[in-house]
Amino acid sequence: MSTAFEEGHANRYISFAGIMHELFMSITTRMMFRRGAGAHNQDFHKTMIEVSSSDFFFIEEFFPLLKPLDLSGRIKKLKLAAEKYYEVMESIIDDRLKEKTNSKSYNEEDFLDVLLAMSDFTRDQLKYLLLDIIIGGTDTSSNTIVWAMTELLRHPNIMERLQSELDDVIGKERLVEEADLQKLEYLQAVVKETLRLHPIGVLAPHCSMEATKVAGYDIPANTRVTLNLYAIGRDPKVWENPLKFDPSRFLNSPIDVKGQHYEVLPFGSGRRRCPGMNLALVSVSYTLAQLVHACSISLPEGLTHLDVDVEEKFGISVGRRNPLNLLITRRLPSDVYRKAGLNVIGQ
Ligand code: HEM
Repeated sequence: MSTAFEEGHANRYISFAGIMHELFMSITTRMMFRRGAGAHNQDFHKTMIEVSSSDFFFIEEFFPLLKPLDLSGRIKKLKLAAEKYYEVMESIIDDRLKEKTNSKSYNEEDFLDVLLAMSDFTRDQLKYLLLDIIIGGTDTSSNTIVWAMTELLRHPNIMERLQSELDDVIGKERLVEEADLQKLEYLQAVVKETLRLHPIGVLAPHCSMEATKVAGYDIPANTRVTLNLYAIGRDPKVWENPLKFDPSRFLNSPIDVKGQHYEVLPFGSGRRRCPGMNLALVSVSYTLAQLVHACSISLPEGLTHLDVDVEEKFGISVGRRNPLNLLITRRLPSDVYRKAGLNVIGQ
């Protein structure tokens, strides 16, 4: 928030997707390695952007004979990014092992400590597991916030209703706290509606372990079965006016996004459902609440809500195709931020 305010104070627009990506990369790597990616941060960040922005679907996946030809050159690109990731990760693991032999101790364990204590993981397994969580936890959450903000900017009446809820429940004398989230019904509805209309993992590929029947179709064992989560949330047989962003459809509705209601499955369902779902729901709702409550957010001069587009860029997760540059300034009295330990410049 401090960075955004600094830029806003200087009347500079920030790339909203960029700042959200950095925030969630930092949250995820702090959970994994305690101090973010530490000294490796620059390299790490660049490498992760390369890995996570790589294309997800390769024609070669469906025609394996084409693999050695790598017609698009994308396999080579992905392999290079993966090699760089493994190199950076090797040095992070080495540093941690050195710290351990030097008996440097910290009060709190991070995910890497826990994994290293489970001696049955190989180095490669450690690297794959950490990669899975960094990719799973970063762009998914940051892109969800970017889509929520996109829809709020496109619908000033919805933004206003959310802001009023936040002002009524929190007031203007303090920032939102995690404990407030359960009282913010409309905020929860905005997050659910964002996940319905913009599920970040569009397709969830699975494999049948045994022969089964689904909706009258025979599915042999070992068949690739891909769920189209995007189409499920926009099904006109289930959702009235499915393309309309309307959070109120989730108010007083028993339908939730946690995998029990097949009308909307942004995190998948069952045993392979997203393991980060609860963390994601809290961190996305909390970040969005802070942004809408504590920040004044404006589009570049001359643009109105009608100019905000929803063009998508498909990758491992689906983000905006076009940049969303915003001017972010303080919305609350400056001592509110100071009390919360935020560095704010200007009055
Ligand atoms: C709004 C944010 C998020 C969304 C929409 C999302 C969505 C999904 C989806 C659709 C899947 C595939 C489920 C399936 O195959 O049926 C998945 C898997 C996964 N997610 Fe998330 N996710 C989010 C945040 C997170 C976070 C914060 C983490 C971890 C910190 C995470 C870690 C993972 C992992 C490790 C998998 C793979 C699980 C497996 O292969 O069994 N995700 N996520």
